[in-house]
Amino acid sequence: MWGLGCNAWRCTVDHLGGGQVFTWLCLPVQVQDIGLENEILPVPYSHNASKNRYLYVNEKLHKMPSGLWGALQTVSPFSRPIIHSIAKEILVKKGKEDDESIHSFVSRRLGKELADIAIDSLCRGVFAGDCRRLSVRSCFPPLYRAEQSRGSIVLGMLLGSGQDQAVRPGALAKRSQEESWAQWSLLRGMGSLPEGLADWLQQSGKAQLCSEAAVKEMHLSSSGWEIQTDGGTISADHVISALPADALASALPPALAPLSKQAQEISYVTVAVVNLEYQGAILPVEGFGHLIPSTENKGVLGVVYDSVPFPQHNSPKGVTTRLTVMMGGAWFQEVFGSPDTVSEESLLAVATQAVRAHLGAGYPPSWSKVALQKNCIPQYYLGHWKRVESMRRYVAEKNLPLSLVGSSYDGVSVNDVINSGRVAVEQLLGPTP
Ligand SMILES: Cc1cc2nc3c(=O)[nH]c(=O)nc-3n(C[C@H](O)[C@H](O)[C@H](O)COP(=O)(O)OP(=O)(O)OC[C@H]3O[C@@H](n4cnc5c(N)ncnc54)[C@H](O)[C@@H]3O)c2cc1C
Ligand SMILES: C=CC1=C(C)c2cc3[nH]c(cc4nc(cc5[nH]c(cc1n2)c(C)c5CCC(=O)O)C(CCC(=O)O)=C4C)c(C)c3C=C
Repeated sequence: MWGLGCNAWRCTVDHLGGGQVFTWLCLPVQVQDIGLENEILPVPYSHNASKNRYLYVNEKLHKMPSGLWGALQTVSPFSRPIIHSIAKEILVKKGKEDDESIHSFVSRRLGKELADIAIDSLCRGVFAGDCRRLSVRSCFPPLYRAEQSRGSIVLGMLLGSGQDQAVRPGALAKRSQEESWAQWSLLRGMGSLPEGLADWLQQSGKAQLCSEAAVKEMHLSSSGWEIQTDGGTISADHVISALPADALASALPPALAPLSKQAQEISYVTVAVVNLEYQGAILPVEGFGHLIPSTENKGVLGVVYDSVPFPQHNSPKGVTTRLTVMMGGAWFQEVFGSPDTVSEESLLAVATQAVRAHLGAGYPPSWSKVALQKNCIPQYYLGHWKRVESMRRYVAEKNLPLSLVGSSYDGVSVNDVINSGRVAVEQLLGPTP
């Protein structure tokens, strides 16, 4: 996934403006450890790419209200000031369910309009998913916790609602706080993170890397696991599996069928990622990009304006505008048909038409690239938390030498994934120095 050469990938520093999260601190530490700190491209909160958020609704771009002044005004496409919903939220009674869809949770607490437009779009821009099916408890734990502990999202944000465990910030994490980074990427694209990690591991002399060696089968042995891969058999006393859950399910032995069955139940969506480059400056607005609610256009999820937050990646040959159009997700099959038969030409045509309609590009792109990311983002549907808990309980009860990490379980962002690896290692070896 990192080999895309797509620079749209970036890491955000908070979720939903819900304050600093534990995982924020992890990635800068990791980047520093592998010697990439000089390649970081930070984007501060003051940058237009962090401040300006856009939605494409009713065939127009709308700047999302921001700050106190924005919250006090009626800003299109919303029919009343956001402050109304926020003020009323404090009085809404706590939900009784142990999980709820994100749409239902937000409709109940903040109103249907915000859920239909803002939250629908946000879930497409983070999970490429449908907020009517995604679980609030698993996708946005801080929101769920805020309601549970304070009875309100607003109070939870103001008073705190029980954070994940704290981690000591390293020098780079401290710098990111001092300099108010909202998001960041890397000079040679985010692909240099796994590449740097591989180099660092190899140079350490403590790890053996087997690449291009798909895991086929895993068998329990007296001393741990025998893992059959395309590149031969590996013995291990403990496996930290970062495979997508469905791939792990296929590799596990029949004796562990209850675990495979639950892993198999985690769904994924396919996203078409279309990178476009236009000659000249074509954007009518400055921001990170725009999102599109499913009621406006099911197939096109959003457009990232890569040139705005990361001009360092722009071509040195004259002014160009680089965009990434993301399409499909939970609506892929319905709009584009089977990912196995869809053509690159048709995806490119939909993407360029969207850029023409949404951003007014009057001429075709000078360069384009279409990548179909099959089953790339796990969908945490209702009850995901229970499934993951039950899988981990099974592993513990059977005393299996296995840790489950990666985007299938505890969060889909890069930061979440790094955090999950770190937690697994600390559970095995104790706190990292
Ligand atoms: C379109 C898109 C945009 C994104 N944008 C952002 C963003 O802006 N910010 C952000 O934080 N995150 C973003 N992400 C999410 C980010 O890419 C993921 O968090 C991250 O890649 C998950 O890492 P992972 O290692 O868990 O899984 P993956 O990166 O999916 O890696 C799983 C690996 O397992 C390999 N594999 C599968 N089966 C086998 C097998 N049998 N044997 C061996 N290997 C196998 C796969 O080839 C793959 O390399 C985006 C994702 C997508 C799809
Ligand atoms: C439209 C398709 C997009 C996909 C698919 C996508 C994947 C993805 N994004 C995150 C994390 C975040 N993305 C955020 C904002 C955002 N995402 C897209 C596009 C896609 N990202 C756009 C155009 C925007 C900008 C809109 C904006 O509000 O600025 C955010 C910020 C949310 C916020 O604070 O408002 C996060 C976080 C992940 C982890 C991910 C794939 C798993």
